[in-house]
Amino acid sequence: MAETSLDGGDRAPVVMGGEPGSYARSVLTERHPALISRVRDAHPYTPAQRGRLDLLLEEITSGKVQPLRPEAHDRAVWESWGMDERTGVPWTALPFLWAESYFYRRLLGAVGYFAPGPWQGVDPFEPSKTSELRSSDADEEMQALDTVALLPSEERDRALLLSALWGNRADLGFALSERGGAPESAHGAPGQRGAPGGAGEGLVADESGRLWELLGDAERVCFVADNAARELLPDLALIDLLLTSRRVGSVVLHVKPHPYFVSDATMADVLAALRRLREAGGEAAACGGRLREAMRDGSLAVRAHPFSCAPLPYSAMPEDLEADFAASSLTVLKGDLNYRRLVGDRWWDPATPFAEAVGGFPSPVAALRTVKSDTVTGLDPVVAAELEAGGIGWRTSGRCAVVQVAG
Ligand SMILES: O=P(O)(O)OC[C@@]1(O)O[C@H](CO)[C@@H](O)[C@@H]1O
Repeated sequence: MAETSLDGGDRAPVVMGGEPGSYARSVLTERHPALISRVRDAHPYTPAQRGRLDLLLEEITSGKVQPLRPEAHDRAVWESWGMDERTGVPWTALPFLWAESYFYRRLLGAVGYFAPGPWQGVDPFEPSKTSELRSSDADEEMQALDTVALLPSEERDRALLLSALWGNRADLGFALSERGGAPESAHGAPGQRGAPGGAGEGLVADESGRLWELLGDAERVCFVADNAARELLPDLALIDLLLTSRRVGSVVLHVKPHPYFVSDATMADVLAALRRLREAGGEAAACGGRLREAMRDGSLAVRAHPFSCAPLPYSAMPEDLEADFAASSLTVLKGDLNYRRLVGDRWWDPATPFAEAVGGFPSPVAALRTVKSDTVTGLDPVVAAELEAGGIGWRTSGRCAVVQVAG
């Protein structure tokens, strides 16, 4: 399939990986090589593993995209996701979304994540996730739950929603880029510690009123998580709120079936975050205890669908995942990558209505996202013009965020 940035009809062009000077190109040609170097030192990998990482580095910087090995357990899946049509070309000739996703699959292959043996299932990003989970910032954010619990309910709800939203800045892959800088303590509403709040920053689209309306009588909510550790902790606190005070009947938490995009959360990360909450004492421990019971009684279910690591937009989701979302009163999607997949990772005019860009989703859908890549939709035209007037940096700085709802 010769990939072009134009995709028939009147939909905006797909973000490609090779635009000179583009964010996408910098991710493929700078962030990913830097990540390979970091992963190389993450664990005491063997010379064979380090050799495979070196070969991957050479391939992504100067070679052509190689297919998965014939014996790869998921080769057929990747063929169904377009692998054969996308090998044999430079990595920068691919759609940005496809190239990134395939890169992370190849990175896991290089360290033997899927191969039977001692390294099977060893997360190459675990050291950085664990360090973040054990950070003093995480301590402070969990202690803050004691204060939040004493707020009037409306203030409490908003504080937990914004903490989950800004928790999305704690993204280790993003931290690799000089644009993003190290993940600050970015939780909480603007004006709180670390949350951006300058001109052209902060919440640039806020449909949280509609979100609370939909949550008000939600029987079942699908919550599609993004990053582990300091994003997952406030996500879990928000889920606890939905199950207790907001009386949502059940929550299905979608995580990744394997490590992905450096920080993306897996089941192991959910368990680590629950342990961390329960060890923290105070309201955090009570929250962790309630969530543990919710998992035991089934009101909180955790799922890990293969499509969650697919290089494709949600419009291509398989029927079983579609049915899962369709059975929900609302689907909440966290983070930048989920947003990009929801709107097709296209060069939309930022003033394009969010629902138009989404095109259709099996349930009402809400996106909680800090803006870390070029795809943006649903902004007020005046806001969009003001942001654009300041240059393109706002699209990838992570200092703007949106809460948007379709359906
Ligand atoms: O989904 P997340 O964790 O919020 O962000 C994913 C991300 O870090 O990865 C991509 C670049 O590598 C961008 O889409 C974005 O910056």
